[in-house]
Amino acid sequence: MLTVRAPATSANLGSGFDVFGVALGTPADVVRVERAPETTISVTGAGSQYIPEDPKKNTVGAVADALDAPARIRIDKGVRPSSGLGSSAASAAGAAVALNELYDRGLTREELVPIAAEGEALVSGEAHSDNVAPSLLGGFTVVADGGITQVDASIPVVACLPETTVSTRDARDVVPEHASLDDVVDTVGHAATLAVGMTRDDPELVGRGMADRIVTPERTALIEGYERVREAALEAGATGVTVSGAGPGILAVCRGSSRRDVAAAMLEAFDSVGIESRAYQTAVGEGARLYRE
Ligand SMILES: Nc1ncnc2c1ncn2[C@@H]1O[C@H](COP(=O)(O)OP(=O)(O)O)[C@@H](O)[C@H]1O
Ligand SMILES: N[C@@H](CCOP(=O)(O)O)C(=O)O
Repeated sequence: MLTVRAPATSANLGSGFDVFGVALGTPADVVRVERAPETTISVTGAGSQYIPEDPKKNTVGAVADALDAPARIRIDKGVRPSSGLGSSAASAAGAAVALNELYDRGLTREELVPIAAEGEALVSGEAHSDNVAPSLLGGFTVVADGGITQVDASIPVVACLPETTVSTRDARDVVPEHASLDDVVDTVGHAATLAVGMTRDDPELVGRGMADRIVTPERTALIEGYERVREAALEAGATGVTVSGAGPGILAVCRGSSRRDVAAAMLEAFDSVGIESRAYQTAVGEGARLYRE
């Protein structure tokens, strides 16, 4: 049996819609695989009651098909689905690494990205790779024109997840089809600032570079309490705040020393609007890790 721990991810980072993503230290999915004549899937853990075990509907089934690698697959969910932390992608990335090894396919992590993205196409309607790339490669990833650039980074963050859900498919429907040149110029400037910040492990630049006035405002409207949580996090010392993935999770970039205060402020702000939430105090971290048992 092979076991893979595949991390949660936070995509977009505001200014990098469908392009930027980071792997997070916690939480993570654990995917176990054994060879079998046909693919079967069982799911336990966070939100497992909402995740189909039918291989035609689960992201790992799409990966097993794409690799022609039938297996008994067990998923222990650490990443809650539809919360904006790349839950469907974590399972897909974990399965891609595990099945590639189990069937000796010899593909590199980069080559596994489009395979894991097949799972994303199944659930969100589009094979966007900005979650599977960091879950497979770790660190900060830039997916552009089918190519991927990766850099290891060490940036402290808090990911705060309200007890509400937003499906990525629904959140993609509110993305505007057009943007003004002014807004595009503004977004490019912020995205470039963020990328430089990642190469320097600089939370000030990364936080500042997350600002985006094209996609994020449309998405925040779907998240009850967003403005209050954002303000609370900034007051507590966050250097930038944005929607994590398609939401409703909210990502705050922090200086290491402020993570605890930022997490407490975000939890309290959600609580003040009657919404329970959970905060992960974590950092940009490594990609999927393979274990043999
Ligand atoms: N292995 C899986 N893990 C999580 N969600 C899955 C999986 N397979 C299928 N899904 C479905 O994908 C949807 C969640 O995906 P999505 O809306 O993109 O949110 P997330 O950001 O959590 O991936 C849910 O409808 C869930 O049932
Ligand atoms: N770029 C995608 C990312 C979706 O991330 P998820 O964690 O919410 O699945 C988008 O913004 O639609």
